[in-house]
Amino acid sequence: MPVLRTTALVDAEPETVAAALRDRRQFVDDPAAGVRMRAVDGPGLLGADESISFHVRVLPGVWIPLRTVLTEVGASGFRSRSRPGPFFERLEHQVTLAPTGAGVLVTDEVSWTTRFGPLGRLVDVLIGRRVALRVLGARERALRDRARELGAARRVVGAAIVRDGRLLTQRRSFPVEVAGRWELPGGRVESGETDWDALRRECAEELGAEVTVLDRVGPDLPLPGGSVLRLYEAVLAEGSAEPTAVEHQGLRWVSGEELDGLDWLDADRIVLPELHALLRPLDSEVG
Ligand SMILES: Nc1nc2c([nH]c(=O)n2[C@H]2C[C@H](O)[C@@H](COP(=O)(O)OP(=O)(O)OP(=O)(O)O)O2)c(=O)[nH]1
Repeated sequence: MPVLRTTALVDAEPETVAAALRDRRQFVDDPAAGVRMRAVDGPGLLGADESISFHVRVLPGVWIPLRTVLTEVGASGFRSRSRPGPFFERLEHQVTLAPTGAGVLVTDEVSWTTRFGPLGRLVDVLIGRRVALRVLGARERALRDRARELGAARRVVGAAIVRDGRLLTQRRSFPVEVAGRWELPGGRVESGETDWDALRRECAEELGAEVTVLDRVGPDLPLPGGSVLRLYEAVLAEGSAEPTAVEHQGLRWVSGEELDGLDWLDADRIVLPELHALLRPLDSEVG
């Protein structure tokens, strides 16, 4: 069974590379490289069970279609499996992200089995591997470009404030297109502010509360207008006032069971697995 492994170092934060990897906008046409990838339509990042369609040029003028489904998605990469095609019996792809001091090491591993016995294997040696390398090269360029764009984008920050196993959520009151939908406290990072400054300011303005900001949560989340939403775990600071809805229609502390049932803004829906993980008691994660 042929296996191909390539590595690349991408100079961006791990959460930004994780976002670029799953970003539907990364799946651009690159006809010059003989690759056309298209993620099924929808907002933001791809999640588990979603699919990507490819057309890959195997010989001059000869393109073959491939459809691949993401079987696992997480902070450290994803796995996908392609539907059997005219040439492949099985095709699997695993991408692993590993932060290093010099950027994020992206390792791609593709393994496949061909049809047509020895003839298929010969064609594979002559053509298949070169095609696979070309596809991975195109993906790597797209990943770098998108990671650079996302890293430079205007930022919105959101706070996942957890208390007693519940997450603080807010119901937007404006603009009309999103009024009534749920989000996390936060807002735009103003120039000269750090993410932490912006989160503390937004929580004071929106909730009348003081928060302590902790670790990042989930990948960066591209928003329709070109900015990026970055989430952080947070707790109410000691002595803080009880949060109230200053600008929103209402607040709710939701349990893990209630989380999926809220009408979340689209971007937030992508990180529901990570939000669930924050609400799980620590001891259930051990072992
Ligand atoms: N605060 C927040 N904004 C979110 C979330 N999810 C999401 O898509 N957004 C989007 C909605 C908006 O397009 C943008 C942030 O807008 P905002 O209205 O909260 O920001 P802001 O307080 O700085 O608002 P403004 O000054 O532009 O009026 O991010 C979320 O969970 N929290």
